[in-house]
Amino acid sequence: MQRGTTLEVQAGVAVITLRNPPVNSLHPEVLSSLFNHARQAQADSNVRAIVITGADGRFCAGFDINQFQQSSGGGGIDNRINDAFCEVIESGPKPTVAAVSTMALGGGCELALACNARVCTPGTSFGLPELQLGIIPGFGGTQRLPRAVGLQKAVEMMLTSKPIKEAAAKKLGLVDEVVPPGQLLEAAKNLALDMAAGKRARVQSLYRTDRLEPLGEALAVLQFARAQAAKQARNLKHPLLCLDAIQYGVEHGGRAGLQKEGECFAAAAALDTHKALVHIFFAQRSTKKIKGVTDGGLRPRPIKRVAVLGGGLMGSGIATACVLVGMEVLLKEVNQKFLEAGLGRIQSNLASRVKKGRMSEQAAQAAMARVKGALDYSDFGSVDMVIEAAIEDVRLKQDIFADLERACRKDAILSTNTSTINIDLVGAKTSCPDRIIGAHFFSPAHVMPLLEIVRTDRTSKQVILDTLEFSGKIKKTPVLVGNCTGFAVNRVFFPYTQAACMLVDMGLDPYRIDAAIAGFGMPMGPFRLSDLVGADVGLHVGKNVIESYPERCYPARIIQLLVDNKRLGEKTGSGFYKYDARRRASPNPELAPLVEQSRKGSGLMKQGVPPPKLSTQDIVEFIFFPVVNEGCRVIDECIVDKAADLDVAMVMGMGFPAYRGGLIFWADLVGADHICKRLEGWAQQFRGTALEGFFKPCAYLQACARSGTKLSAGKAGTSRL
Ligand SMILES: C[C@H](O)CC(=O)SCCNC(=O)CCNC(=O)[C@H](O)C(C)(C)COP(=O)(O)OP(=O)(O)OC[C@H]1O[C@@H](n2cnc3c(N)ncnc32)[C@H](O)[C@@H]1OP(=O)(O)O
Repeated sequence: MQRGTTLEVQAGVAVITLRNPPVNSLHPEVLSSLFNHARQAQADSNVRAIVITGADGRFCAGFDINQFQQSSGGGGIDNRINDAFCEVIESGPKPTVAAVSTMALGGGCELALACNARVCTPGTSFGLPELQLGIIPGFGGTQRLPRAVGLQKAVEMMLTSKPIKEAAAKKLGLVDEVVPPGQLLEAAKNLALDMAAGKRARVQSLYRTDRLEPLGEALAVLQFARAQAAKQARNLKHPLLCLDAIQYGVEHGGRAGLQKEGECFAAAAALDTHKALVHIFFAQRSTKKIKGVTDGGLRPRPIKRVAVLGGGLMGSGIATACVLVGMEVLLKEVNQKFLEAGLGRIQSNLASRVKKGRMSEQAAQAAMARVKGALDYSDFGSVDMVIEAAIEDVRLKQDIFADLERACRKDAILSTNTSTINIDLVGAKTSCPDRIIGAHFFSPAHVMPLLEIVRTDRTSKQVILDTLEFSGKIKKTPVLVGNCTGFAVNRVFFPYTQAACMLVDMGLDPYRIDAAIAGFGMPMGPFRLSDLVGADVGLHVGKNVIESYPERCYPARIIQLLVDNKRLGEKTGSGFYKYDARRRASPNPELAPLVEQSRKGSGLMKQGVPPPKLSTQDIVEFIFFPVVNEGCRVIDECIVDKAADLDVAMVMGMGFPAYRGGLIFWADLVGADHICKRLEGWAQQFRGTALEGFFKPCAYLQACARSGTKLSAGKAGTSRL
């Protein structure tokens, strides 16, 4: 079907329908067709009023985001579009009404705001999420939304990018009427005709002033918002550009504000942040598309009943994620006491959601009723999928999987949540390697949005497809990865803590290192993270990595010393930091002697030689370039299907800043050549020692640096599937 709009005149009302599946996004052709039809309707003497709606039950999800990838400078958006909105939608001779169902987001919401009134159906979302894409609203949203709902709420909606539902929109005056879906068009037409007949006021949002706070109050709101934005997103310029556009309009009027919005939009669109966030938008949606699996005509089988083995922190979190979306869960434990503890954890996960207002008490009870406890395998014949989350002991897991093969149906998926053990080993005592797969959740499993799906060379495509589908059902973003120690996320991130520990051994202050990395945009620095995870857990994971990749590891003595001294981090109240009763961290005076001991053991600080003078940028590069190097190995070995999958995994699994586009996107902005040269420099500095291998650039990175190829290009045609 050709994208565009259609125009139909019915009893004096011109109905213009946006048509561009799946979300009626505003491709330039759709906009041009919209304005042509609006002009035609405005000029038609048979037309008294205009209704704008969207095809297939969806109004519009905004400007076509693909355009941002195809052209530079903000997808070709310029002031002519805003002029057209004013002339033919908002202030033409005939009134316009938006008939909105499901969603009016970004440019879609701005189009609705330009209309003289809005009617919607129950469940519809309204929002201006442009900041999530590193731009600002560009079709008048910075001017019309504050005038429609007041500055305070409008600023909140734009800065958080969070849509609101129709009930809130109605309360705020953003929507005039909420009607059942079958009555949407009729209600919109009647409202439009009433306006044309002068029975209802015709509102032009751009020129309203009644909802705007008085100037002094408005400026105070904006000043507060600026301070908040600078604090919460200190590396980001576009939220401030958005506030600039809003403020200009408040001070100089809506029409002048539109001009300023155009300038601020262009400035935001020129930043790398915008490119990075658009990349993440599409990368996140493409992790579900795996060549050879999702395009081969296979159909995913429904997964309704899941067995979770182990009711510990991970198992209970996984069970919670499943019952939250309506699945039935069989939770198996080894004895009654552990089973009750596991069920209690699920209960408290649900209670915490109720407390936060994220679900009703009734819904929590219904979710809990979907969990059934088990102490043996007698009910396992009824489950579609098993997720094993027992302790990390390979023999135990092998026995469990042998039992599972006997107890489950011949088509059940047998998955393990191991984060360290080779999946082939887990299934070694079974004869069904095609049904065995890794489902690696991140803690807390019911909250963290990523699921690493680990295929072995023998996992069947059907099982991969089913697990991808399962991931979507439980609202996780899947990343399909190959079987290796650490899989993608933990493997790529092992040099992160190790490099940070090396810097401490070289004489740098750990708190300065944490500040540098948090300043880069990570949710916290490596030492604060180590305290959160627990030094004992870190040491255990680290040992696996050191065994698998001994030629490129730096054994972090300081972590071993913390474990030896029972300073495990947050859970013991003391680690790199000390913690008060409210778990607030502050520098730990007990750390200094351990640091001293670690430095002595490492031999990286020479007597009387001061520590190297490293800038904040040097610290960031010293820590992240080895991470990029490992990421390149993961791409080279086809552990991920595509480089963009690694970006998504890093953002969602490790909190790598999305506005930097993920690890490899960021590395490409920095340049493979620069990264390679710096790594070579450090490898040279540590030549002849065990550290040389830690920095040595891998073959893939070297080849990209030499040829000028982007690291994200991957290895074409080498998919393992
Ligand atoms: C000038 C203006 O101010 C600038 C703008 O308007 S910028 C755009 C602002 N709009 C947005 O940010 C909305 C982005 N979209 C979304 O949040 C979600 O896609 C949604 C809530 C609309 C639907 O979510 P959901 O049902 O989970 O489906 P989802 O998989 O995300 O999207 C379905 C498809 O629509 C595509 N899509 C969604 N919004 C799109 C858009 N604005 N442009 C182009 N494609 C879009 C997705 O890429 C996806 O394509 P695929 O099937 O080929 O992967």
